[in-house]
Amino acid sequence: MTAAHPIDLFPHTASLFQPFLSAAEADRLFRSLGEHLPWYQARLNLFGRWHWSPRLQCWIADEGVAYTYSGLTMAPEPWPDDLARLRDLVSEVAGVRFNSVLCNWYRNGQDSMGWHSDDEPELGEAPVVASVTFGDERPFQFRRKGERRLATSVPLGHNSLLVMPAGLQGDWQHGIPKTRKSVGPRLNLTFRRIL
Ligand SMILES: O=C(O)CCC(=O)C(=O)O
Ligand SMILES: [Fe+2]
Repeated sequence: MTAAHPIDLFPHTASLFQPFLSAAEADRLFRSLGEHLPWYQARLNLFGRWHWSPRLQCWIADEGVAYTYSGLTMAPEPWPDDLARLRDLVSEVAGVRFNSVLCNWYRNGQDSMGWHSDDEPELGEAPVVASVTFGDERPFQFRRKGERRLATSVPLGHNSLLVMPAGLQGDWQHGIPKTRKSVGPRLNLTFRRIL
């Protein structure tokens, strides 16, 4: 693992580690998680209309942990061995015992994630969130809460780990925009601790 590269999101500093794992391990995880995780495309209700979520996802957590996301309470899937090992490593780096992970699969440039903060009540007051990416790079954009202006964009590419410290979610939103560029699949794992 390389030294942390600081990302200034005043008054917070996020840490980017890239490369995070060995190249062989990152390639292996990308292939095996892409193939074996129980991916599905969620239906979301936005202002009274149903839409397909613009990406595939799945949610994995310790037994007994429940999570509400976009108005849906999800039952967790169990941890595959390789993902449990990755969780333990990410937990060690971030200094938090993560008990769940939201997995996102962006099939191409038309898949995206809208502006949001990871601030669901079940994450507690000031959650640490750690995000591992495999596959094609996409810009991870930040803007201050209450502002529309884009502040910073962090390229999150293959074999990267971004640690967002406690408090950051209270001040900042993030998202992954659609792009007309030709981009292949990208897998993102957002580790969280549900209280
Ligand atoms: O794909 C990403 O890098 C972002 C995912 C994300 O923000 C989330 O799952 O909450
Ligand atoms: Fe997020």
